[in-house]
Amino acid sequence: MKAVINTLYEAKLAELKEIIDTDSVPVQLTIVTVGDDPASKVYVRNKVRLFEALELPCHHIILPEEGTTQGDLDSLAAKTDHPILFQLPLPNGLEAPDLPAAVDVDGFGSEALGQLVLGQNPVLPCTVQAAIDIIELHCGEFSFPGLKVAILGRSNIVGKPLAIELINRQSTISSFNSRSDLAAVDWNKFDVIVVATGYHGTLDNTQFIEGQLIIDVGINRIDGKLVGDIKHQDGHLSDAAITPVPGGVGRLTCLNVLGNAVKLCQAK
Ligand SMILES: Nc1nc2c(c(=O)[nH]1)N[C@@H](CN(C=O)c1ccc(C(=O)N[C@@H](CCC(=O)O)C(=O)O)cc1)CN2
Repeated sequence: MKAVINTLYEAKLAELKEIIDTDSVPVQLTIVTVGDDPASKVYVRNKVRLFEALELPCHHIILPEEGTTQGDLDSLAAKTDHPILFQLPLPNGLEAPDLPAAVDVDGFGSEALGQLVLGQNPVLPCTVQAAIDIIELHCGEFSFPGLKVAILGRSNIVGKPLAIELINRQSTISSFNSRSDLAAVDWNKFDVIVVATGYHGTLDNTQFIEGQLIIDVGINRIDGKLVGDIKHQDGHLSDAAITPVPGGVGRLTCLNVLGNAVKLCQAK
């Protein structure tokens, strides 16, 4: 599975470099963080480094948790005419501003989500794009119609938009959440299982079978180690293809921030 991710990453990066080099449109990004969530620091650093590596401007605005108001975030959003994102999670009481689609790199705002529901091909949320690309490369470009996909998790940033995108592609979706009886589910009937609950051990590798694609979206820190939502039982080698954590969906998510910024800057 690592090879699939590497192939995808390298091919996409090369494609983006080509667009950036040949297109005269300047690509830039602003990232806003509030407070000092340790995981967010790592994710934002990865995004900034990617832009720096390509000599593209990436402005990182760091606001203190104490004293930052919703009005501060809203006025930053209102002032920008180029791609911007508000790194999540934000401290309690603050929400990411509802960005216009033209500057919404994450695709989390109501305009971008409305376009997604209408199938108008907007930028997809970066993790959703990563899952779609992995399915496309692993199962084939024309595999989406009729593909049986289980999605665990109903977050606004992964579970819900992924379900909508897959419905647009005529896949057959089953959605599960914390109230679902996961123990009663026959997981073998799915072609693809996407686990995006944020809980390590939601499923484990003994529950999958040969031929299935398992996309682990989780990034959890347990005893200082980075693990996904899927528990890997010692001594059990699953024949299913399971995306690794780290070095899987998270790595592609980061690259898709660049991809979405390029798309938005091109469309200006
Ligand atoms: N505004 C947003 N906030 C958050 C999003 C998002 O898409 N937009 N998603 C997640 C975090 N995320 C994106 O920001 C993200 C997650 C993981 C990575 C990444 O590089 N992961 C590496 C390992 C990193 C590590 O060492 O910890 C990997 O999986 O290999 C980048 C971005 C929540 N917030």
